[in-house]
Amino acid sequence: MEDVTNMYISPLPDSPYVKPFRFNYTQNGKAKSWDLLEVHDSVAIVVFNITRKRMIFVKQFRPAIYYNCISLEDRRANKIDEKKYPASLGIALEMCAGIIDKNKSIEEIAREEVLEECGYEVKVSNLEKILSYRSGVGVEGAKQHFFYCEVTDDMKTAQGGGVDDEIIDVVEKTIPEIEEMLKSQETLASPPSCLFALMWFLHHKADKFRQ
Ligand SMILES: O=c1ccn([C@@H]2O[C@H](COP(=O)(O)OP(=O)(O)O[C@H]3O[C@H](CO)[C@@H](O)[C@H](O)[C@H]3O)[C@@H](O)[C@H]2O)c(=O)[nH]1
Repeated sequence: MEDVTNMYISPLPDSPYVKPFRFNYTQNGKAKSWDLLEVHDSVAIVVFNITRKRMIFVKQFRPAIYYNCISLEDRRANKIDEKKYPASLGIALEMCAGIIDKNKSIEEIAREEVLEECGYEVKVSNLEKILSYRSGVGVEGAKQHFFYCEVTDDMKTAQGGGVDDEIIDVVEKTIPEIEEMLKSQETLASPPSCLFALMWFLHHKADKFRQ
């Protein structure tokens, strides 16, 4: 996963993932604008293994995190100095998640992501819809639907790790390990949605799994 080389930055061609544009409007009689990104809505699933009482996370290289670890000056270089900035800086710990880019229900997309990324075969009826919220409100404001799903070892029918050219590690953490993580004084390489999901889990579900 950390074998990431030949990193450089280039102008954005027409992208299936992000569309940058300027949104113009008048507020209280004053003309304004805001520069935005159109992105897909998404699903995120908190997967908890009740056999071993462990939270299931996915770990993957996130270019956006990596890029933001590079100083403004070094970003302008033709090629990124991989000795100064090892790929490990960009490895994120997240909930299972995926973009909604298929004509399927959000539950079905969530079910598929749990299998593809984490290797657990769940039914749509195993998914508990928690709530939906807006992510990246400064530039995108896309919707993310958040689900909770309990799994058992018996439901692990595949290795997980993603599809196509995705490189994803499945990582497990105990409840005390999650609590420790949330006390960290370091900058966590996790999105706020993941941290919210962990707080939600600790508040609403964790007690019945504590020994
Ligand atoms: O510029 C891009 C963008 C995406 N991809 C591909 O598209 C896939 C999208 O993966 P998917 O698992 O569907 O979504 P994630 O990238 O994991 O992102 C989800 O998980 C994040 C939180 O963990 C959220 O912030 C996002 O909104 C949500 O879509 C990636 O794996 C890539 O293969 C690219 O190749 N290039």
